[in-house]
Amino acid sequence: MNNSTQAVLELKDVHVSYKSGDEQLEVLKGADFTLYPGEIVALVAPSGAGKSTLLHVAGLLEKPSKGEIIINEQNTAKLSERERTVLRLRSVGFVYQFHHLLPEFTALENVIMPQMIDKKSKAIASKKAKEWLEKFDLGHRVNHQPGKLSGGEKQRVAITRALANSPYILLADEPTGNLDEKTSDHVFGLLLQAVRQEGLAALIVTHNNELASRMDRVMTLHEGKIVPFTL
Ligand SMILES: Nc1ncnc2c1ncn2[C@@H]1O[C@H](COP(=O)(O)OP(=O)(O)OP(=O)(O)O)[C@@H](O)[C@H]1O
Repeated sequence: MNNSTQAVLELKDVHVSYKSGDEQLEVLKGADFTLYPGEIVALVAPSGAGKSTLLHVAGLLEKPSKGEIIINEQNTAKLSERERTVLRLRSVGFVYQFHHLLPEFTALENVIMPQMIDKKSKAIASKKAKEWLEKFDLGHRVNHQPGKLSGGEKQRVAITRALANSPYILLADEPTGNLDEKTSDHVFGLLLQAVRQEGLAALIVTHNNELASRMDRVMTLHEGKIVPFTL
């Protein structure tokens, strides 16, 4: 990548602090980071270092106390809450360690939910969702509710939901952290393959060095800043 390539995500001098009793807990202290199209970056850091906080501010779920978040060259600092929500919905796909699927809806309904919120056509969303579910070997589970799916299947549905709304950026917080080693390996492989095929940019938190080594770059958080990490 060179400087003339347009970044999909830029964090500039990002600070986040939380009130902890009488004290201010400074989690991010001037974090800078640039993510380019097609790049898959691993984020590894000890518990409490601020990985989830970083994903939340990068994905516009939380506002930094200082600094800028730029998505596709759009500075998000001055956007209204409504504009932030729309930009998040259209630009960012989230995957969490726990699937967060809605139990009363089928796999297909869960996957099309973000597109329904974004007021897209249900017919087009359903067609796309089915294609994604098939890519993740879930063609036979389309009409199943989460309670009838295995852990690996539920997480594959959650990944499909994040990808089906055609985001530019995937933000994943230990996306296979809840699965056994073999299932994690399989699901992670599918995730990486899909991200690469779509040419998405991804920032993926993991505690697993082997998974981190499959990504393009590995970063860590050190004293509230994002720095390169050697495995
Ligand atoms: N909403 C909040 N209010 C107060 N403190 C918070 C809040 N969110 C996070 N923290 C604190 O900020 C620090 C960073 O939390 P964060 O969840 O970002 O860490 P992490 O690196 O993702 O940890 P883990 O690997 O355990 O998930 C922790 O000390 C946490 O207790």
